[in-house]
Amino acid sequence: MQEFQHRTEECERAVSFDTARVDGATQLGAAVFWAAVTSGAGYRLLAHDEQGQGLLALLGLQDAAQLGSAVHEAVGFLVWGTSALQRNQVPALSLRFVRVAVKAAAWLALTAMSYCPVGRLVFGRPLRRLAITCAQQGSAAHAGAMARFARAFAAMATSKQGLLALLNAAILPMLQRALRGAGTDTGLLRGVLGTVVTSLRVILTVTSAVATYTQLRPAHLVPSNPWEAEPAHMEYLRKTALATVHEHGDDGIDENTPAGGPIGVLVCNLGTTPTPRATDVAQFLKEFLMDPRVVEVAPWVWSMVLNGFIIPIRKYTSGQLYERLFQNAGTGNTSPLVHHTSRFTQQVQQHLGSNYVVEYGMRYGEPSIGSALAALKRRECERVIVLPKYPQYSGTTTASIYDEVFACARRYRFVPAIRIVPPFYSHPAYIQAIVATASQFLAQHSNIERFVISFHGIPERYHLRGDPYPWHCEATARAIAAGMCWSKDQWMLSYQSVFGKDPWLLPATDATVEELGKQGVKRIAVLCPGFLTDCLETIDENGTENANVFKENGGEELVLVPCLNSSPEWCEAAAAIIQHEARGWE
Ligand SMILES: C=CC1=C(C)c2cc3[nH]c(cc4nc(cc5[nH]c(cc1n2)c(C)c5CCC(=O)O)C(CCC(=O)O)=C4C)c(C)c3C=C
Ligand SMILES: [Fe+2]
Repeated sequence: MQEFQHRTEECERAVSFDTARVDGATQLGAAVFWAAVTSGAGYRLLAHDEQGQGLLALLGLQDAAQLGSAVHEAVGFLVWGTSALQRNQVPALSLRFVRVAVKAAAWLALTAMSYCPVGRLVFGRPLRRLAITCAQQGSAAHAGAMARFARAFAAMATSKQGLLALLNAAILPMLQRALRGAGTDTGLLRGVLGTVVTSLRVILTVTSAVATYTQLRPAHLVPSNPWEAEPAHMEYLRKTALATVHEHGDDGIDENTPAGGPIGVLVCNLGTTPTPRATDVAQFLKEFLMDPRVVEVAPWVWSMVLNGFIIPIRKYTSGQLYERLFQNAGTGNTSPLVHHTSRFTQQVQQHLGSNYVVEYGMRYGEPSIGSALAALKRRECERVIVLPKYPQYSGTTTASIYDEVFACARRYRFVPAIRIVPPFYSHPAYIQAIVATASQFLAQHSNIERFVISFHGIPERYHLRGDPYPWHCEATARAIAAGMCWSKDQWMLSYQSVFGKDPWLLPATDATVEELGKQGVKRIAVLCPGFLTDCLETIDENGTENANVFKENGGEELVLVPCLNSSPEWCEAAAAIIQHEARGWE
């Protein structure tokens, strides 16, 4: 009997150790983490700027949905803190008062804001209404802060995590207390149950953190607040809306689409690093490679691999390549990608005339797609045509542009009508522009024996899961070869820029030029019709690296055909493609 009593006491000690340490430590860790990322100034610093690029975005978290967890964890931390203080003999009465008050408020809030529809009614809607009122009446900064706060609350009120938080914060601790208070004759059972309950609390805390971390990805971040006021355009909007009534009498019926400012054209390109500095390269690569459209690996695993291994090395290796590119591209020590995109935009604007406003935005880096859309909104464009600068569709590029455009559109109450130029991989205007510019260029280079048409690659499994990219590339390559009158054995298609360990589309460009060199071919030309603007992957990878591979294997010269860039042929063709898309709007 004594032996049993002894074992029971030991068991109790173990359980209370578990409960105090494990529970306390998880609560503290989680509370510090959540409180840091969601509270006040820390929130603004870490959460997101206009482009959703703060630390939260990098970690893959969304602002509002985490507030529920934050409150729960912060309350848990307070409760844990007060009990820790209590152990250090701080006057018991005041502590008890603090604990009871904090708990009562927290339980009330959590209960009301969890699944319970009454909670949603009581808290969600009035708060949303309050935010709208504030947004209408208060200053812009005040309105923004209030709206963000209310949005967070509204999200919390409808969050599934509320229920789990309630279970973790209220019911399980109650069970723990009840178990601790039970009689000694049930010691063993109590020990087992206590351990189960404690483990459940630890699991709930950890899984809630992991779930919020993995479910929400940076691309799905809601940028800025959706209640932002746009009063500057009100008078203009009223006039244009009523114009049809003035023109057609009181019924206001107009069979044509009413005019809505100039037509906006949003030219979207991939983006690049602003300078070859390692910090800038790292930031660009992080934003690019954390896009779930580009790398399809669970973000929490991928962010560890990317930040732990890839970026620390690649920011220097790619930095050196960018250094060489910026110096050699002949674009005034800046990125050729930005230089040519900007010139292309100006030229297309000139072709389209004053009924259009043309702006460009980068999917990653600056100027962003969000800033370009904002510029079109400021010019009162109620209709916008999006031109992704990718002739061949790929989920990794084209769809990522779609994601970003619509994510940015969420900022506005009055979202313009949006049309998207479909993939134009075999559009006659695009093919003819390539054939014309390539013919002019190749006329200066005689005795070319083979033509390599090189596209950026993608992992093979993306294609096997439905990405049509290689079919589009093949169609483009065939159309160009036909336009250039190349015979079947004169040209070949290949894919470049392999990244990572997965198998990518084949044949690879570097292996192709190596093989051509070994076969005794002396002069080849490389065309990159998938890249509309010259960049690292064309000028450096083909013009320098693959040229060296070719020469090292017996070749004499690799001639790199420049991309369409801002050539007159291409700007005219692009303007025609855009105008075709604007049918019925002009
Ligand atoms: C998984 C990785 C990548 C996929 C998928 C991918 C697809 C893809 N990319 C382009 C166009 C460009 N990519 C550029 C650079 C670049 N691409 C990747 C990785 C993937 N691309 C990396 C890591 C880089 C950075 C450069 C480096 O460190 O090697 C660029 C050039 C940008 C520049 O700064 O000059 C372009 C353009 C397409 C069209 C595409 C899928 C069809
Ligand atoms: Fe790429």
